[in-house]
Amino acid sequence: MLSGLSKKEEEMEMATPPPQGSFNDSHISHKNNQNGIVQSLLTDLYQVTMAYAYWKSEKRHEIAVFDLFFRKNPFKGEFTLFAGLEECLKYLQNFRFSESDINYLRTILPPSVEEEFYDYLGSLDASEVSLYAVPEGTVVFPRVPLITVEGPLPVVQLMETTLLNLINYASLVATNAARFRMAAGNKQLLEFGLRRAQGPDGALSASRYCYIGGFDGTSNVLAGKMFDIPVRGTHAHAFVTSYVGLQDLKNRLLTPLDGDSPTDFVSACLELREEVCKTLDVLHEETKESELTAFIAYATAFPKGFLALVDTYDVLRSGVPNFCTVALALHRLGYRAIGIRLDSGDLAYLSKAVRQHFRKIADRFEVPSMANFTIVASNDINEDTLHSLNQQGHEIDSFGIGTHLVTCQRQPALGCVFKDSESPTLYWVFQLVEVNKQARIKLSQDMDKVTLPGKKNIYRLYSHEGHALIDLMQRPHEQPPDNERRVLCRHPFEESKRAYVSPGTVQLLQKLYWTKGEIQEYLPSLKEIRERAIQSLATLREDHKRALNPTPYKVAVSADLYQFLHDMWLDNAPIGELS
Ligand SMILES: Nc1ncnc2c1ncn2[C@@H]1O[C@H](COP(=O)(O)OP(=O)(O)OP(=O)(O)O)[C@@H](O)[C@H]1O
Ligand SMILES: O=P(O)(O)OC[C@H]1O[C@H](OP(=O)(O)OP(=O)(O)O)[C@H](O)[C@@H]1O
Ligand SMILES: O=C(O)c1cccnc1
Ligand SMILES: [Mg+2]
Repeated sequence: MLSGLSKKEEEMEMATPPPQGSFNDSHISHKNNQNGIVQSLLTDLYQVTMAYAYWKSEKRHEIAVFDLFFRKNPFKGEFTLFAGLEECLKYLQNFRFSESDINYLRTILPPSVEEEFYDYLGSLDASEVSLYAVPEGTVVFPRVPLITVEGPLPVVQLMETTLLNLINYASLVATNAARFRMAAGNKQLLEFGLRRAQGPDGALSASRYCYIGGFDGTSNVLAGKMFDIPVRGTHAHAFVTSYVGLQDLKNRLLTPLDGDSPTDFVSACLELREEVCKTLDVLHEETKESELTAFIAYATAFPKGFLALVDTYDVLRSGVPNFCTVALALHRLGYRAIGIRLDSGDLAYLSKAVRQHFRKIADRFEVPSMANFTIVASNDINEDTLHSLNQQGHEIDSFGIGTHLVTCQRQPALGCVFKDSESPTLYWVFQLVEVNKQARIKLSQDMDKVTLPGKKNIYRLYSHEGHALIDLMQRPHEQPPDNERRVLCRHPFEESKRAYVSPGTVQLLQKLYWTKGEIQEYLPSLKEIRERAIQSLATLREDHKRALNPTPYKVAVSADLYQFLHDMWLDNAPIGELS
């Protein structure tokens, strides 16, 4: 009866088969631990209709190359953290249309769709697909292909939406978290977003990718269990307001840390209260006894982890004196309280005033460590608040951040695109690869939206000091850059913008992660990805990372790719006629 259902109801629940097409159906119990809603039908209808049209026009053996990239860094910044790759690989592992998926598609596609197409869909998997990617947790920049997928045109097309979905929010929220991390310096950052996130899946993704971006823990218990993220928490206002007075305390006893016989903890607190209030220049009548009661209740439940939310009534005249009273009583039993949380008011001013109170208590009661109690702050904190608090000066040790972090309120979506950069047929590949190496280009009035045609090798060139200088894209046949010679790097579209770069070191950015139906690379743990993100961000110069008007990082093409791109552009752009 743990579920709260009666025995009969439980039996009925167990006996009821999942509705047809529910995401619980057989093949979707993913073996690789992937979120069950990530599956082949998690796509836009037009991918399926295009797949049919490709199939009808016998393009199913054409080998297409798609690049996944974004055009502009989010949050008015000049960098992005790449995240979500592991989920893309799991998606490829699971890519398959089940019988019930196909039955459902039959109900939504027109009757004219030929039966053989459904047989074809049923035969698909990702075994003919290869996926190249930048490692998860790498700092990345606009226009650089983060993922390149090569495979049969209809199959890769069917993957577009899902891959974008898996990368988009993951990279956005990881970048947001990294920005909060930079603004917070070395203070502890806790993600408190579960209640504010876009649904349960958004919340879990937020916890996971904020950890990659540099948060230290989450309040989300399921995220802790699923992703091995440290879980942390305090208590809520409801806990404080639920107590009316000392009579609520049914258990007044607390066993000292050394295991001695239990003592009357409530009396110990009441004995200390007067002196605490005097030290802090507060009348004990000003402190709320109901709040003291709540703190005692929490401290007796968690004598080694006592942290109190102090802003329910009055931070300085009630919350902090009550906290200090209980902390001192704990101290006498050998325990060390943790600290307090502020959740309203002027967080800079209050944190400083609270620290003063702590110092007075530490002096008066001769417990120096009490000056260093942890001060946690929360309440609608965003990146700008953190910068402003730094400017004002504050005494906060730890920030709990929800809404602005997980909803990415400052910019709720990252405009990733997934463009066909080369789509020779397999047949055509034989011809073109061996003859012309033809590629595809998408033109646009907006120069920035012109795609970079063909397969590309992407290199990051570092200075001799180890700073990332520029990302350089080359055509596959070109000699890779090395530290023996300077290399010409060109802006892809602006002719006059070019520079010679003599790199200290060169890194090939993309690796082959998936081919022949198998993952090809070791997949790091979340902690290792987080570590990579820290290291990758550290290679970026400060001026690229500053909050206000950061310097854009350069993304360039080789002279060869520049020429190729512009020749193709001219070949493909229609010549207008003036009359
Ligand atoms: N010193 C500060 N500098 C800049 N922003 C701050 C500072 N202190 C708090 N803030 C921010 O100012 C906002 C204050 O929120 P609000 O005006 O709702 O006040 P509140 O203290 O939450 O009020 P209430 O008691 O009604 O909940 C929050 O977004 C908070 O993060
Ligand atoms: O402000 P956020 O960055 O979203 O952080 C999470 C918020 O959620 C909690 O309380 P909630 O706001 O639900 O209630 P309360 O503030 O009224 O206690 C917490 O106290 C924070 O205020
Ligand atoms: O543990 C906390 O203090 C917490 C958790 C979630 C939301 N707000 C606060
Ligand atoms: Mg709040």
